[in-house]
Amino acid sequence: MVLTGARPEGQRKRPHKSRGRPDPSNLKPGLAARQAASRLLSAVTESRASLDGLLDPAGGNPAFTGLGDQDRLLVRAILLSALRHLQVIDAFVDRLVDNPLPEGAKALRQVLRVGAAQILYLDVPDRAAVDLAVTQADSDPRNRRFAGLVNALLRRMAREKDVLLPEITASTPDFPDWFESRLRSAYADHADAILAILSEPPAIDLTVKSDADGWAARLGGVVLPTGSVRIGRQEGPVSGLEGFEDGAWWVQDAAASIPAQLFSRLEGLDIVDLCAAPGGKTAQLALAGARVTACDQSQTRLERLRGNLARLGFDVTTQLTRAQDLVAPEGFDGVLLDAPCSSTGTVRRHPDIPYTKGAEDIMRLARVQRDLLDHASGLVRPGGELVFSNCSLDPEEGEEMVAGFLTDHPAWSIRPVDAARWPGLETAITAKGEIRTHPAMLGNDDPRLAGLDGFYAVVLVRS
Ligand SMILES: C[S@@+](CC[C@H](N)C(=O)[O-])C[C@H]1O[C@@H](n2cnc3c(N)ncnc32)[C@H](O)[C@@H]1O
Repeated sequence: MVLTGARPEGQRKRPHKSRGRPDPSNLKPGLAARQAASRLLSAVTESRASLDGLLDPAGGNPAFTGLGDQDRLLVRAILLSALRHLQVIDAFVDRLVDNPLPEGAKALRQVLRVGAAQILYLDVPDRAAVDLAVTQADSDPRNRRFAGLVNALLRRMAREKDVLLPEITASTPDFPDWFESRLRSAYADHADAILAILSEPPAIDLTVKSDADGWAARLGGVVLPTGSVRIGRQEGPVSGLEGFEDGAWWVQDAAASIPAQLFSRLEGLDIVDLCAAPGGKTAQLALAGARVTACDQSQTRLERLRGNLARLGFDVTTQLTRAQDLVAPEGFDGVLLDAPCSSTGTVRRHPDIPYTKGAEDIMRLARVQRDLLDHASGLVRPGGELVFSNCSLDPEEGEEMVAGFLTDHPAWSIRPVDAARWPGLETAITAKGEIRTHPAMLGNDDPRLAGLDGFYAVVLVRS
């Protein structure tokens, strides 16, 4: 089939008076959101910009932050769907063209990805999705000559999706090569199950100050082995849920709640949280009665931590510093190093990661973590504990990096995690007594309630 489509019925070419950024309020409804989605998708897939940064209400991309609330929700939904299914979307587009899309036609690719995400995965009438995609192509000088192709291709996609989508999904890898091959080599037996669940939107887990059973009943959730309350997906923002304003709970993946729970004692002790923002683990440490010093190298993220801790009513000391620059001659009873990492354990929440990170980042970050761990070990008082954790699935940033630390620091050893403390999570405890969670754990027939972020955590002590 040769795709040279006409314009959709009734659609007339729009005049182009200005090449500056259009005022979103003058655009056809939904067009500004689609344009923003294409621009942000291009920033993620071509410039490796992090989606979190682009969507940040304070410092995010103006194409997004300048939109109204409804459009922002739409852009977020388009981007999450497009990134969760990017390989399938691209394969579907490529199936429908006789000749590959022109190499330089990157802007066209993004328009098609956004249209395909709406047609294949979102609850948008096909016709509206096609019409908007054509209008979008027509409004961009780079894409105007492809408006007919956009029309014909997306119409055909809408017509044939019921037959072709299952077939293309079955024959297309879910993720880029580097990501999938590292995952398969580390998790041979579980890799298929992990890859299958990574394309599913995640559940929402809450860490509650007290009365997990009561909060589970009030919010229609379940209590997990970590003590977290899992409430499944929500339509609106969680800030609208009971208990948010009162600071009764905070959002934290169940796996992320494990590291702070690994200290054998916290009440009345001096604990430093070295990479603390936005403060989920700091809050746990404070809740357990520790005197917490929360450090982070980012001023804006530390501000966010202060806001979060204020809502929760916790009083902690904060310090803007790089962890490796922290000097504390007295030391601390406990040190938590929740280190910066590739975050590959959080792909359900952050589907941009396979496109913004690469194998080279894993190696670079493993070196950063090792430097941080070397410094952190010097901050622990005799008899104290050092908990190291991160949300990477890659052993090079976890098990292997810590093994290297122990080889170079023979006075240090692993204090094995007590399996009896974690009923239901026994399979997450390694032979050496570390914690290794992955997204196929905590299975549930309902994928909306299944899974766990990938996390690595270990307790280190000096003999
Ligand atoms: C994985 S997040 C921490 C999440 C946090 N522990 C929590 O539970 O909410 C990593 C944090 O480390 C901070 N960070 C990265 N490198 C750092 C460094 N060298 N020193 C201090 N903070 C650092 C980042 O700004 C980021 O806020």
